[in-house]
Amino acid sequence: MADPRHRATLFRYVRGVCLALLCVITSLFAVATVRTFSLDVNAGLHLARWEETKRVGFDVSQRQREEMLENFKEAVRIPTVSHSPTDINTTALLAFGRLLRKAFPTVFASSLVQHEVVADYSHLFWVQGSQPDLVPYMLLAHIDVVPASESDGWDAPPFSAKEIDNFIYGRGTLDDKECVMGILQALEYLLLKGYKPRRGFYIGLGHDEEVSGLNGAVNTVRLLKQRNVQLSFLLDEGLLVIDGVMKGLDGPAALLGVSEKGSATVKLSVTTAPGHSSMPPRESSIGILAAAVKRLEDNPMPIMFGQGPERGTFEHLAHKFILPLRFLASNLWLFAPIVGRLLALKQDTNAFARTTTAVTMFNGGVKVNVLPSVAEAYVNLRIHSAQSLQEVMDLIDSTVGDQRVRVELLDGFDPLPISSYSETSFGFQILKKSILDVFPQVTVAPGICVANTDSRHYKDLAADIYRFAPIWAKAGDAQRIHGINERISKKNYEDMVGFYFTLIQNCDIKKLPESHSGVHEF
Ligand SMILES: CCCCCCCC/C=C\CCCCCCCC(=O)N[C@@H](CC(N)=O)C(=O)O
Ligand SMILES: [Zn+2]
Ligand SMILES: [Zn+2]
Repeated sequence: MADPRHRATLFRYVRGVCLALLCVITSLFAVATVRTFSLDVNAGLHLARWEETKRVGFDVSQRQREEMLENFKEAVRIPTVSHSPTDINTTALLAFGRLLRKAFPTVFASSLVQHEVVADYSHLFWVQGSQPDLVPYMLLAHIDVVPASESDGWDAPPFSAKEIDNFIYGRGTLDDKECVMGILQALEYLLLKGYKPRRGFYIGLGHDEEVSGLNGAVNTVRLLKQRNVQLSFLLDEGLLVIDGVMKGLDGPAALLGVSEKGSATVKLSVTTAPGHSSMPPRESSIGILAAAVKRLEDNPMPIMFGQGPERGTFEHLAHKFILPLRFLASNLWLFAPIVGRLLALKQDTNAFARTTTAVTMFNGGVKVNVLPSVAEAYVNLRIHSAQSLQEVMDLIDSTVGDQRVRVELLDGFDPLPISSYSETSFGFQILKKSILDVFPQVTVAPGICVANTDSRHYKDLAADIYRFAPIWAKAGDAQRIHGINERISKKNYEDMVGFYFTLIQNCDIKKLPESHSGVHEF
C-alpha cells in the first residue's frame, strides 16, 4: 500500500462509503425529526386564471414542417465559425444574413417589423406592438459557432446537417442556431397567420458570442441605450430541459437560468535566465510554473453550494428527487454542506457547487538544449455567485504563494445579478407557463448558467435576464455542446418553434394573474 495511487484509491473508496453512510444516517434523522417542504413552482399556474388574449394555433402543414426543417438545415450548413475576436468567418456571416432574408420573407416584408444590421453582421429586429404602454421584452440568440472538425470523431460532417435516426447533426444545432432559426420561424408563422402582438419586442442575433460578443452584443446594447430602451425581461440561451441527466432526479426538469457565473482569465508566468541545458539550475521556469499550477489544481476554490441560485434549483426540484436525496434537498438549511460535497465529486455537477479552476494553456521552451527563459500558463475560472472576482484573485495569489510566479488578470467580471423568480415575477412566470404549455410533463426550476452568454452585456437594459432554450437534453447531450456529434431531434426543433410561437403570444397579457401559494408540505 506504499504506492500513492493505491492510497488515493483506498482514500476515495473510504470517503465514498463514509458519505453514503452519512446520507443514510442523515435521511433517517430527517424522517424522524424534520418536517420537509418543497416548493412546487408549477402549482400556482395550473390554478391561476390566465388573461385571455386573441391567439392563433400552432398548426403547421406537412409542407411547412418540411420547409422549417430545411431552413434550419441550411442554417447549420453555413460555417459561421468564430476562432477569436479577430478571426471570424465574415463570408459565412454575410451568407447567413442572406439566408435569413430568404427563409423568412414575411418577417422582412412586414410593416410591423423593423430590421437593422449592427456591427456589419449582427441583426436587430423590432416587432411593434399594438399597445405601446406595455413594456417590451427581448429574445436573444447568436449566429456564430465554435470550430468543429470531423476527424475528432463526428458521425457526420459537422456542417452537413445530415439526418441520422431523426436527429439533425451539426455544429450549432444545440448552440445556437436552433434558437436563431426557431425564433424567426415562429415569428414568420405568426405573421403569416395575421397575428399582431400587443406587446412589442426585440430580437437580437449576435455574430461573435463565442468570442465574448464585444462587437455584436456590445454594439446592439449601445444602440438600444441611445434609444432609451428599457426591457421588461430578456431571454437568451443557457440552460435547458434535463431528462435523466442528474442521478436521483425523477422526471424531466426545465432549468431556467436566473444568473450566470462570473469569469476570470488569469495568466501565470515565470521568467528565469536562459542558458545551456548542460548546466541547468535546480529549478527551471517550467518547473516553478508547473508546481504553481499543480497547487491550484490540488487546492480548488471552496465549496459554496447553497449560497447562490443553485439552492433554488434544489428547493424547487426537491419533491422530484428519490430518497434519500429528497430529504437532503428538502432540508438544505441542514444538509447544504453534504449536498455540496456530493455535487463536487462529479465534473459537471462540481460546476454548480463552487468556482471552477481550469488550466487551459501552458507554453514554455523553444529548443531541447536551451533553458527556457519564460514559461506561461492560462487559467480560466468560472466564479460562483457567492464569490467576487477580487476574492478569487486573492485566493489565487495565496495558493500560488511564490513571488517568482507573476499573476496577471487578463479578463474578468463578477457573477451576474440574480433575476427574480418569485410568483410575481412577470418574465419568470411567462417563461414558466410557456415551457409548461409545450412540455406539460416537466418541473420548472430556477438555475445558474455555468457558462457565459451575450445576455451579460444587457444587464443595464433589463433587471430580469433569463437563460433558457427548450432543448431536451438526455444523459451525455450536454457534452455535445462545443463537443462532438452535436445534434437535435427533428421533433425537438419543431417543439422549439412551437415554444417561441407560444411565448410570444403569452407575453401579450398585461399582467400576471393573481398568484396562489406554491409552498407544499409533505
Ligand atoms: C445541478 C444541475 C445539473 C444539471 C446539468 C446541466 C447541464 C448544463 C447544460 C448545458 C450548459 C450549456 C451552456 C450553453 C451556453 C454556452 C455559452 C458559451 O459557450 N459561452 C462561452 C462564450 C462566452 N459568451 O463567454 C463561454 O466561454 O462561456
Ligand atoms: Zn451559445
Ligand atoms: Zn457556445
